[in-house]
Amino acid sequence: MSENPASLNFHQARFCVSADKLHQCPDDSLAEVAFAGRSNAGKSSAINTLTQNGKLARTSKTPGRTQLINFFDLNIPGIRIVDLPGYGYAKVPIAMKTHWQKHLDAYLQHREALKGVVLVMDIRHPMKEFDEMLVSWCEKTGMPLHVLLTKSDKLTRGPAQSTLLKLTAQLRKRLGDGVTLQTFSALKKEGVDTLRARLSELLLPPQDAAQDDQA
Ligand SMILES: Nc1nc2c(ncn2[C@@H]2O[C@H](COP(=O)(O)OP(=O)(O)OP(=O)(O)O)[C@@H](O)[C@H]2O)c(=O)[nH]1
Ligand SMILES: [Mg+2]
Repeated sequence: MSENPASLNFHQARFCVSADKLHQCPDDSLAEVAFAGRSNAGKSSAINTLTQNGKLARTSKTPGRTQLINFFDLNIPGIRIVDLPGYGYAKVPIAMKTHWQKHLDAYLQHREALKGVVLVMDIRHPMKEFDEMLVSWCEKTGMPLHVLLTKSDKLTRGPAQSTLLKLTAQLRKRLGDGVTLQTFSALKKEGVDTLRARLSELLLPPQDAAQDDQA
């Protein structure tokens, strides 16, 4: 089968730049999707699993590992995925928290290339305060939102399946129809294809629209 030149190859992702402030971000041109969520939720691990590159985004058992906005180029120029600093890590000094929040807010509000947000939540502790804020912000602004319930491998005990069903039903109700939701495990590499498909939808222009334009 010949390769479609317009399809995304996540395993070709390369580090682009780390930014501390909005003006340090790369050109605000085509399309990017940002991975957001609380500290230690598993954002960087999800990016590494997605790209099949365990060393691409730095991960850590200690919350607060990612302290800058990290951009990764995909195989199509101008198309990127973005690893955001985790939110809500209690041990970070307040001045630093304020600094991050300010620049995160600026990024979310002003970045033209931002085409969607992946909200990463530890499946065992979903929808804390920051998650609520981000969901509300996406609702208010119409920003497409994909929810990744990660560390699903942690739900292994007997009632895990019913807990999961209850949880996803509750979340579905809160999130509304426009939001997509999936379970994921970086450890077991589960949910990767679903995530890739959703990212492709968000990052690539719709095929039909492209064909219409040519007609
Ligand atoms: N069991 C399991 N552990 C995971 C999974 N995803 C991440 N982890 C672990 O969770 C911890 C935090 O993962 P990170 O990917 O660094 O989390 P992060 O959201 O990027 O954290 P910050 O950069 O601090 O915001 C690490 O010890 C990972 O190995 C998963 O799917 N399953
Ligand atoms: Mg991280």
